[in-house]
Amino acid sequence: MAAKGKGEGGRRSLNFNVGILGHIDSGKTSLAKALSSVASTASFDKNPQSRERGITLDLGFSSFSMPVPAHLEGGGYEDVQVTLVDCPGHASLIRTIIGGAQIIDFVILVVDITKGIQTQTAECLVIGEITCSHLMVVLNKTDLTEESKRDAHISKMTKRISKTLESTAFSGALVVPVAAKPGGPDAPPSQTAHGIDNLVQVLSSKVFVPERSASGPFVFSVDHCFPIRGQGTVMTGTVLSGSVALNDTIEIPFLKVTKKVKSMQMFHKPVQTAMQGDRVGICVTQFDPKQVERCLVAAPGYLPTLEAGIAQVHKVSYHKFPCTTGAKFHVTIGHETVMGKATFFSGPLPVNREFDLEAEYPFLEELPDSKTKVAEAKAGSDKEAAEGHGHRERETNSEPATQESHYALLEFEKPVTCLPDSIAIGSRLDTDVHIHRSHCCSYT
Ligand SMILES: Nc1nc2c(ncn2[C@@H]2O[C@H](COP(=O)(O)OP(=O)(O)OP(=O)(O)O)[C@@H](O)[C@H]2O)c(=O)[nH]1
Repeated sequence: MAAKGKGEGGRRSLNFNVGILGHIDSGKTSLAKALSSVASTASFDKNPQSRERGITLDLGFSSFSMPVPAHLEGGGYEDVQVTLVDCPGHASLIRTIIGGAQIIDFVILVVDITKGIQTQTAECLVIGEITCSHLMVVLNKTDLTEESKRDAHISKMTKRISKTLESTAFSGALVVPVAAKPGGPDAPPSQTAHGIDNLVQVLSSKVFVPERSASGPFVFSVDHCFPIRGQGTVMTGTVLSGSVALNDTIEIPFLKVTKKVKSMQMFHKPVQTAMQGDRVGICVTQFDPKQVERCLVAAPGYLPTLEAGIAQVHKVSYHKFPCTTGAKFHVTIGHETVMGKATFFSGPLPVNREFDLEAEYPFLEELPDSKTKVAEAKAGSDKEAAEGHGHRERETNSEPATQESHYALLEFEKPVTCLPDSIAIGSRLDTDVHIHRSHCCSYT
């Protein structure tokens, strides 16, 4: 079923989530600003901690709408509502990127033309490969190149980036030049961005109808929570699966609290329902917003809290360290990162992803290198996976199901509430000093 939200005056909008990734200072926030007309509550580095550190610490959300492109005409859509997710660029904030990336239909990878591909650009490519099938590169800060040689410079850098992309799942991706904030921070507000109209046109030609469904249990990823005087507490976030309507009862599993949905808004407009892929603010009453930062909210009783889980794993090609059984990793699932001990083993892909508890699976001292680039795998307890609880079907870059796959039994240091079948990344965040190396190690 197509993704249809209610737009202005009851019109149906096609919601399309675009993640903006890239190295620190490449111009992600400036690009989001240049692209957006309507800013939502969480947008543009409003977080005071983020302003202090001068980097985007939190996911910023903003949006703009554009006409339905020719290739989607006749699909019953009045407009396309593009939600921009401005993802942070700092490597140790991989958790936040994953939290945002799980809801992203399309990735814009921002590259500073004066710097080219940088460490975190490469990391963002890895994360893009794990979480999304569609990507384009935006070559930013073109104003910093000498005008007489600009075209040649853009063409040279485009070739270089395209060459890098050849060895990834994004071979052939478009590279679009812009100057999101010509003149940089000191430029007068009257200075407008360059190349944005062209970028919107290119993006428009790439928009597709994401596979989404209102069926299945409701799961909502909360990124901000704040009080509104006289109304209650608002949780803003993105619907990961199912749908929600006014007066529905929802649960905040880690607090074991249930609440009724009092009202809802999408980009400042009241709505009665929201479904998978929608960004929405949900208002509940008698709930202290300080209790919640990032979390998952769901239909009562749906989300499991796991002390251990089995995950199909692949070693990310950039990772140089061995992944040995018994090693501890920072395991990032949704918005949470917990320490987990891995025990690796191999075996055929289980039928319906249900492990045969009577069967013996070969133990692995060390996880072998993945023969493929980056591919998708699923996590969750085997039981939940076997029950096939529906969640968003994503287009992936996954390798075809092989006879022999690798798995990890992950024992968590503290219980994690997570979506069955969610993507996880195992990393060694303590290797920050080796920032030139990718932190990604294996993911499930
Ligand atoms: N000259 C020039 N400067 C730019 C352009 N785009 C962004 N900048 C400047 O580059 C710096 C970083 O821009 P941001 O938009 O904050 O970059 P970011 O990638 O969101 O940064 P983080 O959130 O820290 O990862 C700022 O000083 C911007 O003013 C551009 O097109 N031209």
